Amino acid sequence: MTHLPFAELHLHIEGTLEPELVMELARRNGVALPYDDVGELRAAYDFTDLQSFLDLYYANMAVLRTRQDFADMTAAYLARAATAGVRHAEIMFDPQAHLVRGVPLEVAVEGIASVLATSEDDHGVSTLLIAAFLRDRPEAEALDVLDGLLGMGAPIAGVGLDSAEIGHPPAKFARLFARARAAGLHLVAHAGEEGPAAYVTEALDVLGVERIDHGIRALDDDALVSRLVAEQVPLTVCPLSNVALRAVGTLAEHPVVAMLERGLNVSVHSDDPAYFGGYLDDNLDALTTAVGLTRAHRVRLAENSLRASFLPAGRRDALLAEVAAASD
Ligand code: HPA
Ligand SMILES: [Zn+2]
Repeated sequence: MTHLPFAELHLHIEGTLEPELVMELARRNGVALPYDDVGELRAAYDFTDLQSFLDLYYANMAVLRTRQDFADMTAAYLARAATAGVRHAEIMFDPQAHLVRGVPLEVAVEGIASVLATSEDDHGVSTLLIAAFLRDRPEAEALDVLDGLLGMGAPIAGVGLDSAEIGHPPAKFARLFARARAAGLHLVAHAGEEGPAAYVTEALDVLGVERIDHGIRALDDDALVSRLVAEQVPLTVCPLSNVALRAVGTLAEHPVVAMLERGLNVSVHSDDPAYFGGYLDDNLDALTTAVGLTRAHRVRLAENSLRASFLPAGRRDALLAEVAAASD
């Protein structure tokens, strides 16, 4: 069965660093890691919550030192994404996570962007880049980094908000998002992953985001669910991530199909595929077994992903037409 065309809208490029590449880059750059081999590193991928994942995610970034490292990571992701049916990817990166390690903005941005520039020709995957800001760090730092990105003419299409959620409500970043909006950037934010439904409301009303990353905790608030249905707010849901970080007990209990059937504008994405057990196709395949995801559900998810993307109308409609042709 040929893949339906999907847009991957919730993907942290640093979360695509497979253990083999972590070890290879560590060797190449002479970075000492507390693991002797890939097996030992893989054994550490046993998370209890978001923070336990973030600790390893940030620690492994120590191997990313040069433009080539960022380029190699990005190229490996795009090659894999193409095999999953991804035809468009809106890719987040965490500039602060590299700056705090002494890696200049230019190294991360140019390394990633150099590969994105040829992705449509190389893999048939169009791309956009989103700078995600770390909500557990001060807003003043984020403002400086945004200014740095704008000042260097970084090819970013939007800003996002990620990292440890609880205790760091969206409103903490009101000025950052206002500045990004004034610069003409798209706005997205993680909300309602571990944090409460109120953070989803705040991301919409205070930050003015166009999409919510995760948003599953919105289900705790019926009035919010009604609003999200009425306004068709896109929610980029990541099932394997939710189970790996214990936001949801098991995949069989994952609410994504129920969300679709309630009329929510959800799509399925992979978040940090190297850490959570798989890419977009792996998420869809796992849902097929665990919750009976049907071909009709897949078609809806593909359509929702394309409509929630920031693609220009021409390519978006061409990909939607491919979905329609494949589902006849
Ligand atoms: O799943 C995530 N949640 C929050 N922050 C993140 N940064 C990378 N992945 C994640
Ligand atoms: Zn995420």
